[in-house]
Amino acid sequence: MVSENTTSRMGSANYLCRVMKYREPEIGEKKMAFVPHIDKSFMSTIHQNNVAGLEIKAKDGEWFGLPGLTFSSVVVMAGDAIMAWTNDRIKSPIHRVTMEGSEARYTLAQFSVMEKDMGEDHPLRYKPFDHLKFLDFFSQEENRMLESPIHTYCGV
Ligand SMILES: O=C(O)CCC(=O)C(=O)O
Ligand SMILES: [Fe+2]
Repeated sequence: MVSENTTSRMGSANYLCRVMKYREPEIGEKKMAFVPHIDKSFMSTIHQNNVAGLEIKAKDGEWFGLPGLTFSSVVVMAGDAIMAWTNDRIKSPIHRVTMEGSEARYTLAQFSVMEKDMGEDHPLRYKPFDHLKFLDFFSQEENRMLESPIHTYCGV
């Protein structure tokens, strides 16, 4: 169910779009095309050609791929802001891109960013924060390697 609070905030979302080409690996190479990371968005949607590569780290530490994705598939992934906003009920997963095979991978990723702060009245694990300011924080060199930037930035 979408609450009134959620609907009223939808109008304050902004979107950043990124188009990526991952070149095909050399013969026999298994290539780390995008290092493990967590998205700093509210949510990310990823649309790809039919070349697999996106992998998610499960709770037990194992990596799993997403088989069977085609041009018409869209992956919807939680980012750090929705994790804070839902008080950890929705987790933002660690993910990466690894490639094998002989074809280039193309992706079109859209990241949503909330403009207003996300304070709520009940006990929170994150202090109210401004998503754009969190992105500024993460863009600073000294914060890029933090294990969990969202916790450092506004964790209680
Ligand atoms: O290209 C992909 O499949 C994933 C891209 C990604 O994780 C990102 O841009 O944050
Ligand atoms: Fe990502």
